[in-house]
Amino acid sequence: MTTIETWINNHESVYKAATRHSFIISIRHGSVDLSSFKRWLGQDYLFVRKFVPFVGSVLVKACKESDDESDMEVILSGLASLNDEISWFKKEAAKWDVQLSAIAPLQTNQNYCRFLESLMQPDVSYAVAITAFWAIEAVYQMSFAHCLEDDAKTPSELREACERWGNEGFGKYCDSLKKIANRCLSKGSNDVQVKAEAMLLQVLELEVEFWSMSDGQIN
Ligand SMILES: Cc1ncc(CO)c(N)n1
Repeated sequence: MTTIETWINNHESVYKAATRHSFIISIRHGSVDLSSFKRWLGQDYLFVRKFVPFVGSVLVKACKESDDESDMEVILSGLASLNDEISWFKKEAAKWDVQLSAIAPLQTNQNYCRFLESLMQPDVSYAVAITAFWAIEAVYQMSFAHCLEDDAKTPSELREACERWGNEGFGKYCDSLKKIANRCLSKGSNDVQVKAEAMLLQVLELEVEFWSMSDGQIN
Protein backbone atom coordinates (compact mmCIF):
# COMPACT_ATOMS: atom_id res chain seq x y z
CA MET A 1 0.00 0.00 0.00
CA THR A 2 1.17 3.55 -0.69
CA THR A 3 1.65 6.05 2.13
CA ILE A 4 -1.45 8.01 1.13
CA GLU A 5 -3.60 4.87 0.89
CA THR A 6 -2.51 3.89 4.38
CA TRP A 7 -3.36 7.33 5.76
CA ILE A 8 -6.78 7.37 4.04
CA ASN A 9 -7.50 3.97 5.62
CA ASN A 10 -6.39 5.27 9.02
CA HIS A 11 -8.64 8.32 8.76
CA GLU A 12 -11.54 6.81 6.88
CA SER A 13 -14.31 8.53 8.82
CA VAL A 14 -13.06 12.09 8.22
CA TYR A 15 -12.17 11.18 4.62
CA LYS A 16 -15.74 10.05 4.11
CA ALA A 17 -17.09 13.14 5.89
CA ALA A 18 -15.14 15.32 3.43
CA THR A 19 -15.97 13.43 0.22
CA ARG A 20 -19.59 12.46 1.04
CA HIS A 21 -20.78 15.55 2.90
CA SER A 22 -24.53 16.21 3.26
CA PHE A 23 -24.12 19.27 0.99
CA ILE A 24 -22.75 17.07 -1.80
CA ILE A 25 -25.38 14.40 -1.14
CA SER A 26 -28.07 17.10 -1.46
CA ILE A 27 -26.70 18.10 -4.89
CA ARG A 28 -26.67 14.43 -5.89
CA HIS A 29 -30.28 14.00 -4.72
CA GLY A 30 -31.40 17.20 -6.40
CA SER A 31 -32.68 18.55 -3.09
CA VAL A 32 -29.98 21.18 -2.61
CA ASP A 33 -31.06 24.56 -1.34
CA LEU A 34 -30.10 27.03 -4.07
CA SER A 35 -29.11 29.64 -1.50
CA SER A 36 -26.55 27.10 -0.23
CA PHE A 37 -25.23 26.53 -3.73
CA LYS A 38 -24.89 30.29 -4.25
CA ARG A 39 -23.13 30.67 -0.90
CA TRP A 40 -20.72 27.91 -1.90
CA LEU A 41 -20.14 29.62 -5.28
CA GLY A 42 -19.26 32.99 -3.79
CA GLN A 43 -17.13 31.61 -0.97
CA ASP A 44 -15.29 29.17 -3.21
CA TYR A 45 -14.44 31.97 -5.64
CA LEU A 46 -12.71 33.79 -2.77
CA PHE A 47 -11.02 30.55 -1.70
CA VAL A 48 -9.69 29.88 -5.21
CA ARG A 49 -8.15 33.36 -5.35
CA LYS A 50 -6.15 32.43 -2.23
CA PHE A 51 -5.46 28.94 -3.52
CA VAL A 52 -3.59 30.33 -6.57
CA PRO A 53 -0.66 31.79 -4.57
CA PHE A 54 -0.50 28.58 -2.54
CA VAL A 55 -0.19 26.52 -5.75
CA GLY A 56 2.40 29.05 -6.93
CA SER A 57 4.40 28.34 -3.77
CA VAL A 58 4.20 24.59 -4.47
CA LEU A 59 5.52 25.26 -7.97
CA VAL A 60 8.47 27.20 -6.54
CA LYS A 61 9.20 24.34 -4.11
CA ALA A 62 9.03 21.80 -6.96
CA CYS A 63 11.54 23.82 -8.99
CA LYS A 64 13.91 23.98 -6.03
CA GLU A 65 13.45 20.58 -4.37
CA SER A 66 12.05 18.06 -6.85
CA ASP A 67 14.23 15.36 -8.39
CA ASP A 68 11.77 14.86 -11.25
CA GLU A 69 11.35 17.64 -13.77
CA SER A 70 7.89 16.46 -14.86
CA ASP A 71 6.46 17.60 -11.48
CA MET A 72 6.66 21.20 -12.67
CA GLU A 73 4.46 20.46 -15.66
CA VAL A 74 1.76 18.79 -13.56
CA ILE A 75 1.66 21.72 -11.13
CA LEU A 76 1.71 24.22 -13.98
CA SER A 77 -1.32 22.47 -15.52
CA GLY A 78 -3.02 22.90 -12.15
CA LEU A 79 -2.35 26.62 -12.26
CA ALA A 80 -3.70 26.76 -15.82
CA SER A 81 -6.91 25.07 -14.74
CA LEU A 82 -7.23 27.56 -11.86
CA ASN A 83 -7.04 30.32 -14.44
CA ASP A 84 -10.03 28.75 -16.24
CA GLU A 85 -11.74 28.21 -12.90
CA ILE A 86 -11.63 31.90 -12.01
CA SER A 87 -13.25 32.78 -15.35
CA TRP A 88 -15.84 30.07 -14.81
CA PHE A 89 -16.71 31.38 -11.33
CA LYS A 90 -17.31 34.84 -12.80
CA LYS A 91 -19.54 33.47 -15.55
CA GLU A 92 -21.41 31.17 -13.16
CA ALA A 93 -21.90 33.98 -10.62
CA ALA A 94 -23.48 36.15 -13.34
CA LYS A 95 -25.81 33.26 -14.23
CA TRP A 96 -27.00 32.98 -10.61
CA ASP A 97 -27.08 36.75 -9.93
CA VAL A 98 -24.32 36.43 -7.36
CA GLN A 99 -22.35 39.66 -6.96
CA LEU A 100 -18.79 38.45 -6.36
CA SER A 101 -17.37 41.89 -5.53
CA ALA A 102 -19.86 42.23 -2.65
CA ILE A 103 -18.93 38.96 -0.92
CA ALA A 104 -16.81 38.83 2.24
CA PRO A 105 -15.15 35.59 3.32
CA LEU A 106 -16.97 33.78 6.13
CA GLN A 107 -15.02 32.72 9.22
CA THR A 108 -14.56 29.12 8.08
CA ASN A 109 -13.22 30.30 4.73
CA GLN A 110 -10.84 32.69 6.48
CA ASN A 111 -9.58 29.84 8.66
CA TYR A 112 -8.91 27.70 5.60
CA CYS A 113 -7.13 30.57 3.80
CA ARG A 114 -4.96 31.19 6.87
CA PHE A 115 -4.03 27.50 6.83
CA LEU A 116 -3.01 27.84 3.15
CA GLU A 117 -0.83 30.79 4.06
CA SER A 118 0.91 28.77 6.76
CA LEU A 119 1.69 26.11 4.15
CA MET A 120 3.31 28.72 1.90
CA GLN A 121 6.13 29.34 4.38
CA PRO A 122 9.57 28.35 3.09
CA ASP A 123 10.16 25.98 6.03
CA VAL A 124 7.29 23.76 4.84
CA SER A 125 8.86 21.00 2.75
CA TYR A 126 7.84 20.20 -0.81
CA ALA A 127 6.59 16.75 0.28
CA VAL A 128 4.21 18.27 2.85
CA ALA A 129 3.02 21.01 0.46
CA ILE A 130 2.38 18.68 -2.51
CA THR A 131 0.48 16.27 -0.25
CA ALA A 132 -1.76 19.15 0.88
CA PHE A 133 -2.22 20.24 -2.72
CA TRP A 134 -3.26 16.73 -3.77
CA ALA A 135 -5.68 16.42 -0.83
CA ILE A 136 -7.39 19.75 -1.51
CA GLU A 137 -7.94 18.89 -5.18
CA ALA A 138 -8.88 15.25 -4.51
CA VAL A 139 -11.69 16.11 -2.08
CA TYR A 140 -13.38 18.17 -4.81
CA GLN A 141 -12.74 15.51 -7.43
CA MET A 142 -14.20 12.69 -5.29
CA SER A 143 -17.14 14.80 -4.14
CA PHE A 144 -18.26 16.14 -7.49
CA ALA A 145 -17.63 12.86 -9.35
CA HIS A 146 -20.14 11.33 -6.91
CA CYS A 147 -22.74 13.84 -8.20
CA LEU A 148 -22.21 12.62 -11.78
CA GLU A 149 -22.64 8.88 -11.23
CA ASP A 150 -25.33 7.16 -13.32
CA ASP A 151 -27.90 7.07 -10.54
CA ALA A 152 -27.30 10.69 -9.42
CA LYS A 153 -30.23 13.11 -9.69
CA THR A 154 -28.07 16.23 -9.92
CA PRO A 155 -30.15 19.10 -11.38
CA SER A 156 -29.08 19.98 -14.93
CA GLU A 157 -28.22 23.59 -13.97
CA LEU A 158 -25.64 22.27 -11.45
CA ARG A 159 -24.03 19.66 -13.67
CA GLU A 160 -21.52 22.05 -15.18
CA ALA A 161 -20.18 22.88 -11.72
CA CYS A 162 -19.90 19.17 -10.90
CA GLU A 163 -18.19 18.47 -14.21
CA ARG A 164 -15.45 21.03 -13.51
CA TRP A 165 -14.03 18.82 -10.78
CA GLY A 166 -15.78 15.51 -11.45
CA ASN A 167 -14.58 15.01 -15.03
CA GLU A 168 -12.19 12.25 -16.00
CA GLY A 169 -9.33 14.61 -16.90
CA PHE A 170 -9.45 16.21 -13.47
CA GLY A 171 -9.39 12.71 -11.98
CA LYS A 172 -6.23 11.88 -13.93
CA TYR A 173 -4.63 15.14 -12.84
CA CYS A 174 -5.39 14.28 -9.19
CA ASP A 175 -3.84 10.84 -9.72
CA SER A 176 -0.68 12.54 -11.06
CA LEU A 177 -0.53 14.74 -7.96
CA LYS A 178 -1.03 11.70 -5.73
CA LYS A 179 1.80 9.87 -7.47
CA ILE A 180 4.14 12.82 -6.95
CA ALA A 181 3.10 13.11 -3.30
CA ASN A 182 3.63 9.38 -2.66
CA ARG A 183 7.05 9.50 -4.30
CA CYS A 184 8.12 12.50 -2.18
CA LEU A 185 6.68 10.96 1.00
CA SER A 186 8.45 7.64 0.45
CA LYS A 187 11.75 9.53 0.28
CA GLY A 188 10.88 11.86 3.16
CA SER A 189 12.22 11.66 6.71
CA ASN A 190 10.05 10.43 9.55
CA ASP A 191 9.53 14.06 10.58
CA VAL A 192 8.23 14.93 7.10
CA GLN A 193 5.86 11.94 7.16
CA VAL A 194 4.48 12.84 10.58
CA LYS A 195 3.92 16.45 9.49
CA ALA A 196 2.32 15.44 6.19
CA GLU A 197 -0.13 13.05 7.84
CA ALA A 198 -1.19 15.69 10.39
CA MET A 199 -1.58 18.19 7.59
CA LEU A 200 -3.71 15.78 5.53
CA LEU A 201 -6.02 15.37 8.51
CA GLN A 202 -6.29 19.15 8.82
CA VAL A 203 -7.16 19.53 5.13
CA LEU A 204 -9.92 16.93 5.45
CA GLU A 205 -11.35 18.69 8.52
CA LEU A 206 -11.21 22.08 6.81
CA GLU A 207 -12.96 20.65 3.75
CA VAL A 208 -15.75 19.24 5.94
CA GLU A 209 -16.16 22.68 7.51
CA PHE A 210 -16.15 24.39 4.13
CA TRP A 211 -19.09 22.22 2.99
CA SER A 212 -20.90 22.81 6.29
CA MET A 213 -20.37 26.55 5.88
CA SER A 214 -21.71 26.39 2.32
CA ASP A 215 -24.78 24.59 3.61
CA GLY A 216 -25.37 27.32 6.18
CA GLN A 217 -24.71 25.04 9.17
CA ILE A 218 -21.83 27.17 10.43
CA ASN A 219 -20.31 30.51 9.51
C1 LIG B 1 -12.66 24.57 -0.57
C2 LIG B 1 -12.07 24.05 -1.83
N1 LIG B 1 -11.36 22.93 -1.79
C3 LIG B 1 -10.82 22.43 -2.92
C4 LIG B 1 -11.00 23.06 -4.12
C5 LIG B 1 -10.39 22.44 -5.37
O1 LIG B 1 -9.83 23.31 -6.23
C6 LIG B 1 -11.75 24.24 -4.12
N2 LIG B 1 -11.98 24.93 -5.27
N3 LIG B 1 -12.28 24.70 -2.97
